[in-house]
Amino acid sequence: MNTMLQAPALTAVAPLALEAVDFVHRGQPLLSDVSLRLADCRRTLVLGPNGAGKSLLMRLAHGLLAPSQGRVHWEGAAPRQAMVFQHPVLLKRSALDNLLYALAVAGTPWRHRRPLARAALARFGLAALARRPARVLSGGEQQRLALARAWLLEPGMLFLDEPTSSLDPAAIKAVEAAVDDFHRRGTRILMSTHDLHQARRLADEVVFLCGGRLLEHAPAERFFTAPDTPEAAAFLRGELID
Ligand SMILES: Nc1ncnc2c1ncn2[C@@H]1O[C@H](COP(=O)(O)OP(=O)(O)OP(=O)(O)O)[C@@H](O)[C@H]1O
Repeated sequence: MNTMLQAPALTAVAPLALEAVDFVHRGQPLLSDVSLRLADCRRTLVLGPNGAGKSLLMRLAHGLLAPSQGRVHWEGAAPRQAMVFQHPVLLKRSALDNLLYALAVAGTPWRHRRPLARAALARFGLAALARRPARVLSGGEQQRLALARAWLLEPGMLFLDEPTSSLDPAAIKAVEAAVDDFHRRGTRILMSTHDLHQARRLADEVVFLCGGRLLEHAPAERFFTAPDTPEAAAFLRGELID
């Protein structure tokens, strides 16, 4: 029996550490001296005003960008990772074929691919859309397809960069349910959002960035009730900060 069909709990995922990370572009510091350790199977929500560096932090943590200074490393074996973006990057093929392709790239034996892809489509409420071209799916359906693709990879760590910012409430609910499913399966989550209500619903802990600096990394309850910095307090009050 292929274990992926049963969605087993993942084994413990090594901590991910960012140590004194700077990211400079054309002489301009965009992230400065960011140190962060992500451990256990927590849901970490990344918050901060526009341009704070949330997407950059996620891309550096996922390895899509290299730091200008400092280092990003796994304290142990690097797990499988997946990233879900605000606008899903999907192939010009059917929903089913997008998943089959991802499984092929992941090296899944061909005889397992179709049942796994079908099961993932069903899990994310897309069974009836299997043959539809992925790029004509609605925004919410595309995001569910991106999540189904990530689900198939059984990532130890999942990065989600503002995955719900252009979705309606029903689609947001589906994405949040999927995040819960990943979490229950043992996937560590790092997710950025602009939606404070969403952060309150999902976060075990919060990373707060402002002006390219990491100002807080705190348990969610403490961050939302008694933030340490005036910037975070102002952000939570809905004030405009740079
Ligand atoms: N590839 C890049 N090249 C140059 N500058 C970049 C690049 N990516 C991001 N920036 C700049 O870095 C800063 C942080 O960008 P980032 O996208 O990480 O912010 P953010 O917190 O995710 O913002 P938002 O909430 O608006 O999505 C911004 O000033 C942005 O213009």
